Amino acid sequence: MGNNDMESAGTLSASNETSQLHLRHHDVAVIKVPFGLGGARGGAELGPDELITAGLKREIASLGLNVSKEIRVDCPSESVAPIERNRVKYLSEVRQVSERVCNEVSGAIAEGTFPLVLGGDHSVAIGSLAGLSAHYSNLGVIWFDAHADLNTEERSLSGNMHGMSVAAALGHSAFNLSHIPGAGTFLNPSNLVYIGLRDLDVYEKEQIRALGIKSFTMHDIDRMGIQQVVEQALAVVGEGTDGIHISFDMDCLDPREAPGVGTPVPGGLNYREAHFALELLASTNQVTSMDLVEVNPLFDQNRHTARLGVELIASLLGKRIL
Ligand SMILES: NC(=[NH2+])NCCC[C@H](N)C(=O)O
Ligand SMILES: [Mn+2]
Ligand SMILES: [Mn+2]
Repeated sequence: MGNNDMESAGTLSASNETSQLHLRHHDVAVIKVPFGLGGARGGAELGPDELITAGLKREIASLGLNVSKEIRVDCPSESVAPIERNRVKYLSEVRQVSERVCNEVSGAIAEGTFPLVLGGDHSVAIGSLAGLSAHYSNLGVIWFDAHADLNTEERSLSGNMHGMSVAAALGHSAFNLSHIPGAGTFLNPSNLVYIGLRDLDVYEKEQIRALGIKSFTMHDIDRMGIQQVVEQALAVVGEGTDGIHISFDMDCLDPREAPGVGTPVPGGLNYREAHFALELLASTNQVTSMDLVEVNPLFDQNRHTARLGVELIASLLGKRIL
C-alpha cells in the first residue's frame, strides 16, 4: 500500500466522503486496455487515455482511495492475419489481449487491490472474468449493457468479438482460455444478471431463456424503477456469492447521455438511474472489481462520455452527494 499516496489522497478528500466508502479495498489497480479490434468500429482503443484525461485519477484520490498501480496492457492495433469475410474477426488478437488482461486482473487481486479495467471494447471483459475466476469460486456478475454479448462464433451476425464475451465466459464458445490455470468456464449463468438490455439478437434471446439468465430490460426498469431492479439483481448475485463484479458497457446509457460509444441504442438508462444503480451497489460492500468499457472518443461530444464514465466509476467506488 503506498502510504504517501494514501496520505495525500486523505487530505484531498477532507471530510465526509471517506467515511462513507464501502469498498473492500482502498487500493485501486487501474488496468488500461487500449484495444478496439473486438468492436464494430474503431475508436474504443482510445477509451482508457480519454478516461484518464477526463480526470479519473484525481477523482479516485478525492475519494480517499489510492491508485496502487496503473498498468497499460500491450494491445495489437492491427491484425496480423487478413480478415476472412463472414468469420469471427481478430480472434488471435482478442486471445492475446484476454490472456494479458487475465494476468493483470489476477495479479491485482493477489495484491489485495480492486481491479478497475478500462476498455477498450467489451471483449476485454473475457480476460477480466478469467482473471477473477482464479480467485473467486462463486463470483456474481452484473452486466450493464444494451446488449447481451452472448453470441458464439457460429451464431454471431457481425463477427465482432465484443458481442461474444459472455458466451466465452460461460464456456459456450470455442474461444476459451482453458489453457490458463483456473480459467476454463469462469461464469455460472445463475450468478449473472443483465441490466439495461434493449438490443438482442434472436439467438441471444433463446439463450437467455434457455439458461434462465436473470435479465432486466429497459422495459423492466420503466416498470419497476431502477431501485427495485438493483435490489432484485442483488437477490441473485449478492447471496451465496463470494464477490460481485460489475461489467459496465457505456452503451447501457441513453445515447443522449453517452454519445461516445461504438454501438449506440436509443432508449437507455438516464443519468440518475445509472448513478443510483452504482451507488446502491457500492453500499453493499460486496463489489470486488469493475470493467468500464466501450468509451469511444471518435463519436463523443466534448469528452462528455468519458467524463460521465469517470463520474460513474466514482459512484461505484463509494462517492456520495453528502
Ligand atoms: N459490447 C457491445 N457493444 N456489443 C454489441 C454487440 C452487438 C451485436 N449483438 C453483435 O453481436 O455484434
Ligand atoms: Mn457489451
Ligand atoms: Mn453494448
